[in-house]
Amino acid sequence: MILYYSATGNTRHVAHRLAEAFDDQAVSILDAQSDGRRSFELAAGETLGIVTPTYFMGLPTLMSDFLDTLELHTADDTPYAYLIITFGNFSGTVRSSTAAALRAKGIPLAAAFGVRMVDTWTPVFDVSNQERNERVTRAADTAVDDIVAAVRTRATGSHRVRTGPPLVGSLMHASWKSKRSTRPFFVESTCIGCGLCAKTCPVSAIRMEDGMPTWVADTCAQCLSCLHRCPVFAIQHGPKTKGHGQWVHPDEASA
Ligand SMILES: Cc1cc2nc3c(=O)[nH]c(=O)nc-3n(C[C@H](O)[C@H](O)[C@H](O)COP(=O)(O)O)c2cc1C
Repeated sequence: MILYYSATGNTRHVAHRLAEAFDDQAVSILDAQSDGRRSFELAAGETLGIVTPTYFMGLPTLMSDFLDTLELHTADDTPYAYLIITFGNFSGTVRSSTAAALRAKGIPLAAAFGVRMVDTWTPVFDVSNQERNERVTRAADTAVDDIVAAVRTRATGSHRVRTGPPLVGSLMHASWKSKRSTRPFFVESTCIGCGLCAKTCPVSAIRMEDGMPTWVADTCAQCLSCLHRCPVFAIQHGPKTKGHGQWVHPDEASA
């Protein structure tokens, strides 16, 4: 079983590549959440894959909350459990936090793999260079081929996880909790009122009022799904995102 969280398709793409390679099922934790599903069973010999993006040098809150309340019933005493982290630069504390969450359920994390992908944190990073995006995405696919081969042989240890300086990761992630404000979001007059942003917000922080998105929560998951998926790029977050472009993994952009 593969459990994944993805806002803009990078991590979904990786989870589905693994599922295809092993004839496994990839379960979106957002779908599981909306179905009220918290309990999962692993049959004898079945592996557990956790596939997640990095948010501010740590686990996205949606994934850490999910792992905290996850109930796992396993036929084997110690199933093979692996983690795949997608990130733009450094994954910080994602491996250590996931290992701790699984350990609390009696499951040791056997292996962790990193995949560098297009960085969707566009208040800082620029995704407007399509050539670069394609290069990064091709390299990510090669990295996923290597991960498939490693999982097949039940590899252990950390591979291309790029944690960065440990203290920086811990401090950045701790400070992020107080920075999840929805205040920097705004809508441009080009908005067509389609409501896709409200429909796809994983924490229902957006409501359509008079045909325009309005942020109705003080904080959100900061996934930027609203910004990247807007068909007319009318949603912005602070002063820089307009110039930095939008990114949705080509698997979903062409769907
Ligand atoms: C709120 C937010 C914070 C992020 N923080 C980091 C980070 O600390 N380090 C990093 O390397 N990438 C970071 N990223 C980039 C994502 O981890 C990366 O683009 C990931 O592949 C996105 O996955 P998705 O398309 O499945 O949602 C961040 C992205 C977002 C939206």
